[in-house]
Amino acid sequence: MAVLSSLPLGWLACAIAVAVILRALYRARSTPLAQVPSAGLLAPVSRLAWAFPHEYRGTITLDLPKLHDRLGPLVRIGPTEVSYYSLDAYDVIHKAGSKFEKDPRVYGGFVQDGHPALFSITDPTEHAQRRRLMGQLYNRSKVPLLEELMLHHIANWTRCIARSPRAVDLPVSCRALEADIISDFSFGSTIGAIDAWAAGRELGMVAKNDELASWMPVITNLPGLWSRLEYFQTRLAAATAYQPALYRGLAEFVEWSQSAFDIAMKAKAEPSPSISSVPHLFQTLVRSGLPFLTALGEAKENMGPGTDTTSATLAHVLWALAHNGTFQDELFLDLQRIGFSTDMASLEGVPRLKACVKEGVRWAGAAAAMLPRVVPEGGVELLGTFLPAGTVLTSSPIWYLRDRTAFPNPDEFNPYRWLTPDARDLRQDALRDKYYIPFSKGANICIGSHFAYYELYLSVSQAVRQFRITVPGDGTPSPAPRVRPTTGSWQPVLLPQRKEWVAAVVTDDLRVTMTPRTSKKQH
Ligand code: HEM
Repeated sequence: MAVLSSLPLGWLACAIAVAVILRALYRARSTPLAQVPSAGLLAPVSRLAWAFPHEYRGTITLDLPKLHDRLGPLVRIGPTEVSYYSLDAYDVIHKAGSKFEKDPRVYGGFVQDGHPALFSITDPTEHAQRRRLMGQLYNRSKVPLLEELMLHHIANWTRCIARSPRAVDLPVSCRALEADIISDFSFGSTIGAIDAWAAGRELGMVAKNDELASWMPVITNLPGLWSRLEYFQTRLAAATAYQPALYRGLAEFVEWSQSAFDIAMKAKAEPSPSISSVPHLFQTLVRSGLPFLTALGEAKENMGPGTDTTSATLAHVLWALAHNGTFQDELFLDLQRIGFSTDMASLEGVPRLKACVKEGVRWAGAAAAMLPRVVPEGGVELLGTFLPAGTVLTSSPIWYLRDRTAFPNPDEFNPYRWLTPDARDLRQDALRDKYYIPFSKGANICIGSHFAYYELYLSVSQAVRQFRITVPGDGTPSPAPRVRPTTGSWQPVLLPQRKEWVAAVVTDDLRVTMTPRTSKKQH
């Protein structure tokens, strides 16, 4: 002790720092994971050194595929974390009944008010029970009942577009549409995002979603720092009435969901009521015996995965169509042939529409998250490497959607991947279908997939029915498509620039002109 106290403070700090580094280096090398190639020199030492900065910048899922190309199917990205790119490994980890549980460090960051919902529940038994309960609304046989609800909001959206003289900013307008559909479905009360967007503003609670997504790495990696920031901003708001936009957006959402909750609780007349006769998610879960606050958490948590994914996909599909007027007109005629039906089975039966939607889901790769799973007791032998219990394994489903063998020129939107050359039928392709896993697999496969497909069939078909969509200005699209047409008249369109957090966020300008078709053409 006497020796320690005689050392200058600076030396003591250095000695502690060296000891910490040596210990981290020793731990990094004395584990079976040492044989897995590292993403960077410091990746095995701390996840803050490699994974966190990439996550924070929204590039981790963009950078890792390049590293996998170079280093193989397993890449170490943290002291106990390994990224994998292998469909065989994905099948093992995500198969039904898998013992690889969700990583609570990451999924815990999504829990609303201490009430884990389907997405954030990590215990498999509790998850299976909740999933059964929710199936009554999301199953394929139930989703067609949402036709009235979805059409109501799509009609409001197309009406607002038709009235507006401005070019349509696709990501923003599509997000407004999806936010209204999902809020109505979740709470039985509409968030009012389309009306706000039509009035020239974006609701903070919707707009700030991307910003919150970019903060998720901080929330999950540095929860202490995040709660201090929250505490600081609460004090700041109390002292100065100033609230940063992000917190204002989040507070608006909490306030709105609380009022939707109150309305549901008291069963009073609603200010902007659901037009649907189908019970909404919150009500259904409460009627099925779920406590009010748990049901509220479920409805709130549904807003994220439900809104961002489908809205980004819709924006991408309309952007690709905007560069392909002839294809749009052909699709219009297909839809006219089925009397512009809004029935789910009829829409699924239109090959051009189905191809556009499936290609849009693939191309947009909207759910970019890495879906971390924990290696169970006893460890596991994966791709010839032993991985000890507790190792976190991550892989993003969107990587498989860009596999160059299954999807040649993966960055191009090309509906003919799914169509016969005459576009009269869908084309069979086993390899393509094997790699098409946008909704993941197994017990946690997206429960909203049928919901998303129906919403996309309806919104794309209604948009094409009512508008001719073009790129504004001199018609030069940005980014410029390749000159080489693929099949028929189709002009390939390149994937817009993006960042990838939990969801993909487009950074290019996707503005289009949506000109109402003449009534003569429609009938
Ligand atoms: C194109 C649209 C969509 C894509 C690409 C997508 C993708 C995904 C993926 C990959 C997962 C797995 C997450 C994991 O394992 O952690 C997932 C889960 C989930 N999604 Fe979606 N999703 C979409 C639309 C929707 C919609 C519209 C809803 C709600 C209406 C929704 C609600 C959920 C929920 C609640 C889960 C958690 C499921 C569970 O853990 O059992 N998603 N989604």
